[in-house]
Amino acid sequence: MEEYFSKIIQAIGEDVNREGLRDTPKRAAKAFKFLNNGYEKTLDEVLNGAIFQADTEDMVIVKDIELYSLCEHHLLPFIGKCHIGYLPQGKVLGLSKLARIVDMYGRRLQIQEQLTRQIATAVETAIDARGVAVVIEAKHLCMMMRGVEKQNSVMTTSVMLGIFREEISTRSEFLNLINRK
Ligand SMILES: Nc1nc2c(ncn2[C@@H]2O[C@H](COP(=O)(O)OP(=O)(O)OP(=O)(O)O)[C@@H](O)[C@H]2O)c(=O)[nH]1
Ligand SMILES: [Zn+2]
Repeated sequence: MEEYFSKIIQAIGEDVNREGLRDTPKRAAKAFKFLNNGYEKTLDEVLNGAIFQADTEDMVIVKDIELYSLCEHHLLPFIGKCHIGYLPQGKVLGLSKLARIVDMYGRRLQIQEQLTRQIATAVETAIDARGVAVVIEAKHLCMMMRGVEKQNSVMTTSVMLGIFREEISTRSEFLNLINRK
């Protein structure tokens, strides 16, 4: 990957041998690998067994989980927040694991719609939840730094599974609690 970054830097007309750029291909490769390290993980590894029996069927919400991903069209970042809610039936997830699921799928080449669905499906599968709701609000640098150059548009995607899809009142409770109507 280092070699390829070196070629890209040359292709934009830069001198890869100048002092400031000498280690850049190596650094860029390391950074790019980190930003895509979600491919090296599986759901089981990420959850690490942190699934707990709990005698509850009430809604669990974790909101404002920071999200960083790369759009698969331009390899530019999209950045935002992810809100997750679920209705358990006897099993709950370790709190940090929701954020780890977001990172695992976020650190891959993505479109926001697919990322939202993958997170929802992972939570549903992990704890056999009665329902899962995921909302992502993000700004896409490919729309800000280039292309249409719109600085203030936010893309919102949502995936509602199970009871969140079937019952308007459950969906509304979730949307109210994350402050979106
Ligand atoms: N639906 C969706 N579209 C995305 C996402 N990230 C980037 N895009 C869009 O992917 C599209 C790619 O369009 P193309 O016309 O093939 O590429 P382009 O010429 O670079 O497009 P512009 O961005 O309009 O300049 C653009 O409309 C992007 O805004 C995403 O997460 N979801
Ligand atoms: Zn893009």
